Amino acid sequence: MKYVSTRGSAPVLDFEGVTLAGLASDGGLYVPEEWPRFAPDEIAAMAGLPYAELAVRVMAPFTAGSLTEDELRALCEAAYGTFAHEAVTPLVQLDHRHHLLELFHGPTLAFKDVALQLLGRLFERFLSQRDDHLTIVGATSGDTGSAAIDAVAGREGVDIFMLHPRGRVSDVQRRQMTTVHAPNVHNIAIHGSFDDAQAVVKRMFVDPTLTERFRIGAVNSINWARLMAQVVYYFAAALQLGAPQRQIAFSVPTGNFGDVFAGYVAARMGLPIKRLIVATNVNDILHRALSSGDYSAGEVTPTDAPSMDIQVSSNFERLLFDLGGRDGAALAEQMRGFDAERAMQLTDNQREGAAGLFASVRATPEDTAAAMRWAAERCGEVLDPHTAIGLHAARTADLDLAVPIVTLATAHPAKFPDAVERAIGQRPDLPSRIGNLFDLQERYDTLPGDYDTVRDYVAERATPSR
Ligand SMILES: Cc1ncc(COP(=O)(O)O)c(C=O)c1O
Ligand SMILES: N[C@@H](CCOP(=O)(O)O)C(=O)O
Repeated sequence: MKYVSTRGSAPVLDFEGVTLAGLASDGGLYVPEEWPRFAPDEIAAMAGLPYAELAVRVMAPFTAGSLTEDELRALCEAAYGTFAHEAVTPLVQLDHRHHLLELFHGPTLAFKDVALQLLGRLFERFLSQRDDHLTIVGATSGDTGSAAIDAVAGREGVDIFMLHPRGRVSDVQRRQMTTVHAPNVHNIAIHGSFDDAQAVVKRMFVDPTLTERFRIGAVNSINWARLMAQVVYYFAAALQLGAPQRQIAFSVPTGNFGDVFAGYVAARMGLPIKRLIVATNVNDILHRALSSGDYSAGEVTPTDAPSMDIQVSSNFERLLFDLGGRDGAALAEQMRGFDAERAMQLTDNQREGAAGLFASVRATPEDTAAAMRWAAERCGEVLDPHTAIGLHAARTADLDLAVPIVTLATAHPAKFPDAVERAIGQRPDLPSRIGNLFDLQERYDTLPGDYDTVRDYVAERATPSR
């Protein structure tokens, strides 16, 4: 499979190339040159497969030319062998219509593990073939950071520099990152929001003072391999609920638009998805964009769902590219406008294209707490606040009643014990496999959010490319 940049001028790369590149050199994001498509009988034949084998079937078209199916299978079996549940992403029924897809059974208790356990292994494989070194720079609002660190800590040929917004992630999330003391792990708390951290990280990919000395890599969902691995669980859930004969809707708690874009990819590949519900908190740029075409970033408001406290959603660019006729030059112009103004209007094509598949709902803190109470009192399920935003959206979206809705349960409630306790009066315990994070010493540096300081910090500590 070949990959092109959404901004049209970066080199076309193969799967190995995009995995190691992260962001494209023109500042765009890589997408497959075309969407592979499964016929209904090919989808039906995937029913009942173990998760790792399903992953091979779904991802093989994307990795073709860079990995054989047997190589991909070995990586998937190792990655999904780290999960604490045999089903990897089990589906739980809430009522006659609503289901939860539990994506938090990996090592760090959030959906990020599904992709990052694979991505860590892909890095190791491709780098050892090339005998090269990768300097990973990443930004996190709480979950990507710990999942990425778990995936690469102590691995040969990789350093990771992870930026989190100081004071704006939960204590559990921060400790999951900062108590890992492997020499290749560098945690940085920056003053500012996740958006500030993400802007610094994206700039590093197009800064020749770094790219000429270091091979800069990404673990955020700007890396195509992240999204590719997330497509698989849409297939897993839909197959269990009767796909390809039956249509399914998904409600996706959304921040950087990565997880829900993976659902869009699943739909483009032939999975019968009736609706993708984009669920936001009060940081609602995506809800405004989808409901009125207004994509303008306001200030970030800290909430009880900190991982979704995002106002600039990287992967929205991938959707706009696909819906706008894949015109890289036009999209580059549109994104330049957004970078200058922090605001833009969607074109008619983009709005109409999105309306066919997407719906959106904005949840207030009260809506979120009410969804947590409903799940606890009526269904016996303790939800984290991000999942609760998804469930609120699923229960209030205007959809055909015959269509089952799967809400993506993106994090374990124990990552946000204070918010859960405030909502339902019950404090969730961390699973014992996590150990007691609160007994371990934390290690991280605090930096201002300005680009030059962070760049110099990375340049002084990173290992040059060979
Ligand atoms: C728990 C949780 N839910 C939802 C999201 C939003 O996912 P995305 O950024 O892919 O839209 C995140 C962060 O990405 C998260 O950590
Ligand atoms: N919510 C994320 C933010 C980064 O998103 P990503 O999917 O692009 O890595 C987090 O928890 O770090």
